[in-house]
Amino acid sequence: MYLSNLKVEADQLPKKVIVCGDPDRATLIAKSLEENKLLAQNREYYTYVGYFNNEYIAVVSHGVGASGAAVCFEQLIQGGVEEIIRVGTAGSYQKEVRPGSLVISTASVSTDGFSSQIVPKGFPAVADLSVSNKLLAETKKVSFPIFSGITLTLDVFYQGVVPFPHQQYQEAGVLAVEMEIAALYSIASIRQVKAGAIVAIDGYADSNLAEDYNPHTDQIKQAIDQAVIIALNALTN
Ligand SMILES: O=P(O)(O)O[C@H]1O[C@H](CO)[C@@H](O)[C@H]1O
Ligand SMILES: O=c1cc[nH]c(=O)[nH]1
Repeated sequence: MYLSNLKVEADQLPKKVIVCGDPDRATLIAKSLEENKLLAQNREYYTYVGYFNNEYIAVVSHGVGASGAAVCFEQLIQGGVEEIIRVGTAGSYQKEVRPGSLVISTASVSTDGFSSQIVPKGFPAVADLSVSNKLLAETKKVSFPIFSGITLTLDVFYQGVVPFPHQQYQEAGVLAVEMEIAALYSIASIRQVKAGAIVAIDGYADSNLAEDYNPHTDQIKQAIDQAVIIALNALTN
């Protein structure tokens, strides 16, 4: 089967995949794989394969936003992928979840338009328990500020004339906001595959805590590197 959005033949895909928004991050993650190679690229979707812990896996970029990312997730699943871990970045809603720390998303609030068009209102976007547990187990092996809990998936990065819903989700205890996890979890649930996510916090998203957005610092890079190690080991152990 030819996966035309990814430009990949399904039989070249492994069962387990790391996904991330940024194609450059996919390139970086792929450098940790033995015998890594770029299988294909189309639009924002870069597909690398290689071995980690002697297991054949893929690293695929999905771009920014739930709808575009969903095309990638659906194609991976059509290609036989059974487990997906997203390694992303997110903005913090909680003071103690500082820039440079990590969040394992056990569930995500689906405010994105995409999720509302594939599952009924109220359908929960939850991570697979076994994947979250594997991610949590890996965090025990490192000394790094790591939190786990609910994230929020939003379509908007820069506010329009409608105010951001940040404050109510902050009060509700949501840890961080990003743009694709709810789509991943909803698709994984209805297609019956496993999914989880770990995100590096690249700043405060809440307007009361907001700083200048700059995800390109050494501190954020270190957090992403740590998230990558945790995710690769969780996927292959
Ligand atoms: O760093 P990635 O994985 O792209 O994730 C986050 O960063 C992008 C916004 O800058 C959105 O895709 C958001 O979900
Ligand atoms: O969606 C995102 C991703 C990173 N940081 C944010 O504030 N929002």
